Amino acid sequence: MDEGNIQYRNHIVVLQTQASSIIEHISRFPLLRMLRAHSSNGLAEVHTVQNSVDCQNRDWSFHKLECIALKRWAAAAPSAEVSIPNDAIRCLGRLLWKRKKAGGSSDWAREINAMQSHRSSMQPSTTEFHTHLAHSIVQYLGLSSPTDLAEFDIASAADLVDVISRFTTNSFTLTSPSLTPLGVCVSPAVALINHSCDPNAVVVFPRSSGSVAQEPLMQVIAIKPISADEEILTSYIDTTLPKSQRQQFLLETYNFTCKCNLCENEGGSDNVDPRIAMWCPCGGTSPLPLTDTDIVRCSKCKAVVTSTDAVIDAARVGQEGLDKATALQFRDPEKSKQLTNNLIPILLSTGLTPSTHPLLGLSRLQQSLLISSLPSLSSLTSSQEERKAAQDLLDDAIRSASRSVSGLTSVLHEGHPVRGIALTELGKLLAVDEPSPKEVQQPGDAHPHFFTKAAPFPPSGPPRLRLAYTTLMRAREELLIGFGKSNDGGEVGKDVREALVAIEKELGVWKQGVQNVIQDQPKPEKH
Ligand SMILES: C[S@@+](CC[C@H](N)C(=O)[O-])C[C@H]1O[C@@H](n2cnc3c(N)ncnc32)[C@H](O)[C@@H]1O
Repeated sequence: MDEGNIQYRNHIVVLQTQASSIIEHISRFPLLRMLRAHSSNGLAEVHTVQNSVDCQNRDWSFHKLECIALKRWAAAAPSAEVSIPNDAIRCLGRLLWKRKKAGGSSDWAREINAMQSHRSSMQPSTTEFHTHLAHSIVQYLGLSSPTDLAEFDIASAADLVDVISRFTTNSFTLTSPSLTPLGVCVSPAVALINHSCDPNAVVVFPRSSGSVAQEPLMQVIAIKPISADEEILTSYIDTTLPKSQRQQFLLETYNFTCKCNLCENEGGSDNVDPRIAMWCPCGGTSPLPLTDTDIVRCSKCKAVVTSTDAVIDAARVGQEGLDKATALQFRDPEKSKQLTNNLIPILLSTGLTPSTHPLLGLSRLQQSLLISSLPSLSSLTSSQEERKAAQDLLDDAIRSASRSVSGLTSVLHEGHPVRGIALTELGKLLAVDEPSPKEVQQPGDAHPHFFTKAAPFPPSGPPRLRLAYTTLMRAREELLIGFGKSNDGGEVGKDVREALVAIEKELGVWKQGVQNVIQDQPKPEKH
């Protein structure tokens, strides 16, 4: 199977329909953007709508139960911040109502019960989390005693823990076609796939909402060639993280120690993992010296890294800052942005490469916060100062996006959907009309290594648009792999194709304009 081809297509079947393959799903924006599901021609699909009465009607048997449970939860909530239950509680609620309706011996229940549970071998931290989830679900369903669970065909606390463990071990993040998390879903068929930190396939939802035919479907897509006898492997976690964090997360949530190639070969003698790398003055890289006792050397010149304490401090401060900035990103975006703005220069000056954690995480967060704070061009007045400030913000966002692209391309395989989306964001930022184009350019500090190092970054005028074009061309190639060739690279792939056509036209107009100017120049006199 070639990369970019669909290995397995799971039609998302919903609560009310056939039991052969199942998706339970829940939206993260319960009051504004409700995710519903419906069936068409035996295939069921999920789509995003706003306040759709039709949708509410189709989902009514579960919606009415959910509506009562949400109100009950909100009434008992100690503060407004926790007045909506999290995705896991809401999805578990739907799973249990479905279990009650379908019956414990139905095909639907058999498929769910066949999913792996880790009830008897959980980590202590997981047991604590599951106990908390069990209490929450009992409260959400409005049950007064554990015996009330019998109506859901759950005979004991152990049965409930099984349901919860199956859910946490086998659920997927439901995303938009541009990878924005929307909620959580369960598919027993796709959940059969095991994990690798260097996967050969990905789970994506390449289509967007809109017409029924264009609704999102969960798809498993090969991002590398896979031979007939090779196991299909996806990643359950963020593989840009270093091994220690990946292993901790996999153990706590999925109860296993990963022995994939990436985990087994990390830190081989001449093999610097780009997730934990720092520059050597010779241009080579060395691993981060993450403990006092480590002696680390540059893989190229073999020089010993001496700035151990400074690096350990910077990595620690960077991690704490990333955790804090992530927690604040929606509640206080300005403060979150300020944190990323303060920390990134510290980590860069310590010598961390753009792919190194936590610099890569901070760059990605900073990029999304900068993009959210960009003013729309139409809202700008003709004030020079205002336009200059908007230009600076846009250029900062481009530098941040290019640092993210540079980091992501070092750690993720070509065609990984996250790479395709990151290149798209960078290309689109470069294609935005400049509010105040620069006449004289200053050398930039953070150009990605695949652009010419000596050139100012970001460029202005036609070179900027040409760079937008080449970046979007590259994005499209990667989107065709990560979101599937037969999907035309998904919604984002189609969008990029249209953007490329528009830029081609604009560049053509520019070229024609320059030719006209040249033709209008007085010809040099012949002697
Ligand atoms: C989504 S399920 C995958 C399907 C599961 N292996 C089965 O047979 O039902 C996730 C669970 O599979 C196991 N698993 C997945 N990938 C693994 C790996 N690379 N090494 C060891 N166990 C793995 C773990 O127990 C994990 O909690």
